Amino acid sequence: MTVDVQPVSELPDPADFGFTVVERDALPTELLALVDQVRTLADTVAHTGADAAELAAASRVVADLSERLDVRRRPLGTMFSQVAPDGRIDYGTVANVVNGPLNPIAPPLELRPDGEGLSGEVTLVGLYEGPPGLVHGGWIAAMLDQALGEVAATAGGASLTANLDVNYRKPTPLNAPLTVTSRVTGVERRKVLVSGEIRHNGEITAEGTAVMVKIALPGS
Ligand SMILES: CCCCCCCC/C=C\CCCCCCCC(=O)SCCNC(=O)CCNC(=O)[C@H](O)C(C)(C)COP(=O)(O)OP(=O)(O)OC[C@H]1O[C@@H](n2cnc3c(N)ncnc32)[C@H](O)[C@@H]1OP(=O)(O)O
Repeated sequence: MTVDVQPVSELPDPADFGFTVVERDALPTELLALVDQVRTLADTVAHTGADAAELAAASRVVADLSERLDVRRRPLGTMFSQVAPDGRIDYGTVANVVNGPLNPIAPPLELRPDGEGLSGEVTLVGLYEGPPGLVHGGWIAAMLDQALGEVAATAGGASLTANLDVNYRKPTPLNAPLTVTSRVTGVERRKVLVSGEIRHNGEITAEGTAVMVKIALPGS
């Protein structure tokens, strides 16, 4: 069931609550390209069969790079803002582990309004392996948590997951396109009730429901 929830007209600007906020369009293209390269590197390292000398040389190069790049760190909680398709300003954290544009570990799962709620496509490479050839159940839960949390934000502003209930219906394959959907099913006082699914080839592999609880922001 989907309820007709009026989206909040504007989310509060995290900058008003002391967070660092950068415009998504202002993120350097060189940094976004580096994030992509590191994501590819992580998958390559997890599966490489290179010989010992090659591995030792690569390890030195990577250690050197980590040292060179460890300057002017952005504070934890740095957020990005972007204009959503409906004209509202959306926020997210740049290092969110599921969709953060600057997190090389993020698959990334990008969700957009689909009329009912949110939906997005994602393919998980072998970095997210649990059982052989299959997506780790914790990552399935993480993707659902993200999709449910983001859609709750459209109804209630800032909220945290109080309860997440996941049913794993079929194995979720790696290296295969997945569709993630979520919607708001109810709002009761501070609780935003949400549900969502992950599908492969149109079939549900996992589904979840959650209770998201709206939180008071510091100073609000
Ligand atoms: C700065 C500005 C930013 C603005 C913009 C934001 C944009 C956002 C954009 C994008 C979204 C990002 C998406 C992220 C997605 C990932 C989400 C996560 O991973 S969240 C991390 C994991 N979750 C936690 O760490 C919570 C830890 N728990 C708590 O902090 C508390 O327990 C909390 C806040 C959830 C509730 O505590 P209480 O003290 O405030 O509230 P009480 O009074 O206990 O409950 C309020 C209502 O909720 C129900 N409730 C509480 N816990 C429940 C539970 N476990 N199950 C069911 N209902 C529960 C209660 O029964 C009550 O309901 P009744 O109104 O009385 O009907």
